[in-house]
Amino acid sequence: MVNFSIVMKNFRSSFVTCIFSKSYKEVVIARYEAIFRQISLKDSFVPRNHRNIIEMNYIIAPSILSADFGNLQRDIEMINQSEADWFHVDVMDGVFVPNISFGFPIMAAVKKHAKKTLDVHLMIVEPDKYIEAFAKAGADRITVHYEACTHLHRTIENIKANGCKAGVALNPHTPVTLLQDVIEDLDLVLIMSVNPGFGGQQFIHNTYKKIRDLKAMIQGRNEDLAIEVDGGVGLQNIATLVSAGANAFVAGNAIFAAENPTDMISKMKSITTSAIQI
Ligand SMILES: O=C(CO)[C@@H](O)[C@H](O)COP(=O)(O)O
Repeated sequence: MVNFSIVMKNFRSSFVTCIFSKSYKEVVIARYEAIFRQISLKDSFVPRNHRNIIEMNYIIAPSILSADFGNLQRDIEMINQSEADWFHVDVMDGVFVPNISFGFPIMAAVKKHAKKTLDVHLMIVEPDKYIEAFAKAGADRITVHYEACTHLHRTIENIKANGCKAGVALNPHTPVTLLQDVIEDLDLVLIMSVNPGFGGQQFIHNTYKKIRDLKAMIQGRNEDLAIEVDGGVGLQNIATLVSAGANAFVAGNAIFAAENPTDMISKMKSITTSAIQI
């Protein structure tokens, strides 16, 4: 049976998304794909495990790199009160990436006030040297870059031994196939959809293919893996990213440059929960 309230909800959501989106064509296509998928998912022939996907929780992780550091506590409280799920904390060393962000004093300030998961993204060389310190500073999840780790398996074990969930990030030029031999060991793969180093950059379209490749790779091997996308994520592409298979979304500029950041987080959350992936 077709559920018309779901169809209308999706139609309204598509319309709202279009208003706020520049590349609305991409969003409209994804939204209508989602509508038709949702109708068939409600049909009785759909296996139970597929229906469960509807209830999947998608993660919104505001990147505090884009916060106002002069009002950091205020921005942290905004995230605490919002529908966001994680704090995304970008640590840059000026060597692995051409920018320096912040280190332990800011981590400590975030930890002091944040009431949600701290998702720490290390854009640094030799991350092993600092994993224990970031875990002690309050990181719940630590993601290192594939390109920065000579002994990636050892680094993943190190993160877990320090009581954190382990993630690996891939730069835009790094194929997901390089994770074949560690994929079962990971809690998260972060697909960079911009070259790391700065907020507010243009989303790279090849990301969709990488997400689909990763989604195919984890079938039957590690289906609980979080597939996180980072860079240029916003209302204009989040539904398409869900359709491709992503389930965690980092957003800096889209949230902190919005007139109402709390409202922007709600919009992103509501698009993810109504755009279905299969
Ligand atoms: O890691 C990075 C940048 O290197 C990101 O987390 C950015 O902070 C995301 O910012 P927007 O592209 O969403 O503005």
